[in-house]
Amino acid sequence: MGILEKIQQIELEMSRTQKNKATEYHLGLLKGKLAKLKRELLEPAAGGSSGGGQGFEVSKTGDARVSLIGFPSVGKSSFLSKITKTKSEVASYAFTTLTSVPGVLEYQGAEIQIVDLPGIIHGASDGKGRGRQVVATAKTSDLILMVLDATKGKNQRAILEKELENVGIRLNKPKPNIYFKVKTTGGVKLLFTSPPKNLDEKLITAILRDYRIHNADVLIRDENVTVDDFIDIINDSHISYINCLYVYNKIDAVSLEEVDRIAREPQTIVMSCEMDLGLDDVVEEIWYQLNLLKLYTKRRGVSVNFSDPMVVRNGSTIEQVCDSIHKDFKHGFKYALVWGSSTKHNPQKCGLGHVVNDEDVVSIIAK
Ligand SMILES: Nc1nc2c(ncn2[C@@H]2O[C@H](COP(=O)(O)OP(=O)(O)OP(=O)(O)O)[C@@H](O)[C@H]2O)c(=O)[nH]1
Ligand SMILES: [K+]
Ligand SMILES: [Mg+2]
Repeated sequence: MGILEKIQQIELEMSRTQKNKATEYHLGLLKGKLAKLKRELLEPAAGGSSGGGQGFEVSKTGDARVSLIGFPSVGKSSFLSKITKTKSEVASYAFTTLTSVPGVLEYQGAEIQIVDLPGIIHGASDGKGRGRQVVATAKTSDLILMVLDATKGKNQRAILEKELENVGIRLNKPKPNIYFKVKTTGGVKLLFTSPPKNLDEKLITAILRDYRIHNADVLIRDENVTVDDFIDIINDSHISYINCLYVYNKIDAVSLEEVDRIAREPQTIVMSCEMDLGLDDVVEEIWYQLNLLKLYTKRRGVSVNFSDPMVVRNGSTIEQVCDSIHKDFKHGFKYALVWGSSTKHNPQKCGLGHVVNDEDVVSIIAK
């Protein structure tokens, strides 16, 4: 009998068993068996590279992607089902969600893709469960929402951080301010604006030698960079710097004092999916953390379309606005007319380098 059949059999038996004091123990055992089987199912198949998961990866859609990362049964699927139209199965047993389930959150005119994922456990990054696929998905996101259970111990957060760290995700940390370029001649050249406190030429050269790099320019622009930062820069293509928002669910099940304590932690927000508490705040914070802004576009001779804003990253220039309309759009660009808080007068004639602000109106004039 295959694992899926065994799972089905146990689920059937559970649904046929009446819930009462007398069956509590039996149901408990079944739940345990079920969780074990589901974990086996998540385990990568021996020799196989896909981990037995079909269609795990979901294509990126919308303006940004947010991944839900957490231990089993913390309420990830409950959250997705609350804030999007997508229903992801919710149940009290671990590993209810076996694959990635995308939903769309519409907010401020933006379409934000929220990806519900299987729970991960200690060892996920080593290939435990479907952990590796889960963390790989997290790595492609613009924001990680770490969903934590307010009723569980403090170490859940550290364990998850470690798992993400293991696959090259750096949370709430800007890319180290180091310029690094491999060369073909000239040896290793270390330059800095002021001497780095934790690094010196000897160490840098030794590390680079291990990577068989004998010629490179290293420019350190921040005296506080660490060895880890430097190694991250050498391995740049494998490292992702992603913001993480820590969300504690199930606050209905802990004392007010405890809620108050948790809510004071940095980058942290509290909610209860069951009691519908704090969900609006979480959504607002997601928007804030994604650092997106809305623009309204205007075509010549046509009034502004306020019902369909365009969403771009904060700090975007007119050039990036053109690029997000179409990759060749800027080639026909003559100038832009911009109305809003980014300009001195309205409208202002702007070039490709102009940085837009939230709620600006932009009209692109073609050659
Ligand atoms: N008390 C309480 N229970 C909750 C809350 N949110 C979800 N739950 C319960 O927690 C259990 C797990 O919820 P799920 O949404 O399935 O959790 P999950 O993180 O998606 O779980 P997996 O997919 O198995 O990893 C269910 O029994 C939910 O009813 C909450 O705010 N408070
Ligand atoms: K669950
Ligand atoms: Mg789930």
